[in-house]
Amino acid sequence: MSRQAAPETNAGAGRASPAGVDPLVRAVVERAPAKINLALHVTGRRADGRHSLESLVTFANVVDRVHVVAAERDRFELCGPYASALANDPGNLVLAARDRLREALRTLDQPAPPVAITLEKNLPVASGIGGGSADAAATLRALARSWSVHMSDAEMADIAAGLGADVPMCLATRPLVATGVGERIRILSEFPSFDMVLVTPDRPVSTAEIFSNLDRRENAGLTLPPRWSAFTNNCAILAAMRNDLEATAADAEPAIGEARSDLTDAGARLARMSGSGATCFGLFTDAATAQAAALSIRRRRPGWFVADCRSVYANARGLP
Ligand SMILES: C[C@](O)(CO)[C@H](O)COP(=O)(O)OP(=O)(O)OC[C@H]1O[C@@H](n2ccc(N)nc2=O)[C@H](O)[C@@H]1O
Ligand SMILES: Nc1ncnc2c1ncn2[C@@H]1O[C@H](COP(=O)(O)OP(=O)(O)OP(=O)(O)O)[C@@H](O)[C@H]1O
Repeated sequence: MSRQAAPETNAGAGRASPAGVDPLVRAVVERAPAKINLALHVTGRRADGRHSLESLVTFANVVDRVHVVAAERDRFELCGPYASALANDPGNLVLAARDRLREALRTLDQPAPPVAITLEKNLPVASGIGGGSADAAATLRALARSWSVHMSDAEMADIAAGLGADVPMCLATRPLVATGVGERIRILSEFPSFDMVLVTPDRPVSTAEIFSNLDRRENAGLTLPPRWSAFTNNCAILAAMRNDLEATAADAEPAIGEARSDLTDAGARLARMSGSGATCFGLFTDAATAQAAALSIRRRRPGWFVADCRSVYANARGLP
């Protein structure tokens, strides 16, 4: 399944292009950054069985990429280290996003011609860093550019919400607080960026199973500080928050506890699970320390996904 990752811009001279794709047409490329739940409080369970959450979320510069180029007919390809973990079928959130956007454009009488989409899958699947939701959001952004879509942010956010609770936050790709089942977002205009390491044991975790096995569903919500300050203070503030899914997930998958201990042993000032796991993140004082920690954990855990990275800044669109 895996092949050489597609380039950032176009196929260009000397590079084979897929059948039906004009090699002189530039590909649109959008990044799909990993979502990190710095804190995730479960505050209740709704009548429909889903859980209400309050989550402090940021994004990291570890990304999938969605490449879109005009084509004679719709095509979809997967490449990258985790491509083989996904089926090339209509269940892929990239195709769901394409189809929903196209449907919305049809009702607005706007064109949505055939496209060749390549998903470069660098993020582990079903691992608590929202790769599928990020891919769906990146597909919406890429197609909006490729098709020159005229749509308000609110209309686009509606389409995102229809694809999954985490897709609107991934469309924003900025530090935020998510409530509801994750679909209601409040962007944080002031929020620190962190040097981080992500560690994902090589075992996927079932989100549904973790939620259904929770012992406690009604927990206190987030208490956010009036302002964020220096790294040590910020870690202390975050340490008072929780991931209410972590104990249940670590019971089901002991490797989660090992990942978290690996991070703490390697010098993380704060380590915690993201989403429903199994990815754990660690916050480090600086990039060099994070890089050294990633190196030592990678040596110890062959087969696990280990990435040193930096989270996005609140005051900048896009990625650092
Ligand atoms: C927990 C988070 O990681 C927080 O960012 C995400 O909301 C999970 O999102 P996801 O992996 O896309 O999971 P979904 O496909 O939405 O949900 C899978 C299953 O988990 C349970 N689920 C999920 C989210 C939620 N707020 N309450 C739930 O009870 C439901 O049984 C649902 O059927
Ligand atoms: N493009 C995609 N990338 C990843 N998963 C996808 C994609 N399309 C569909 N899926 C399906 O979505 C499910 C969740 O995958 P994803 O990687 O988003 O989970 P996650 O990281 O645990 O998300 P979350 O943090 O929101 O719980 C998987 O079972 C996978 O089969």
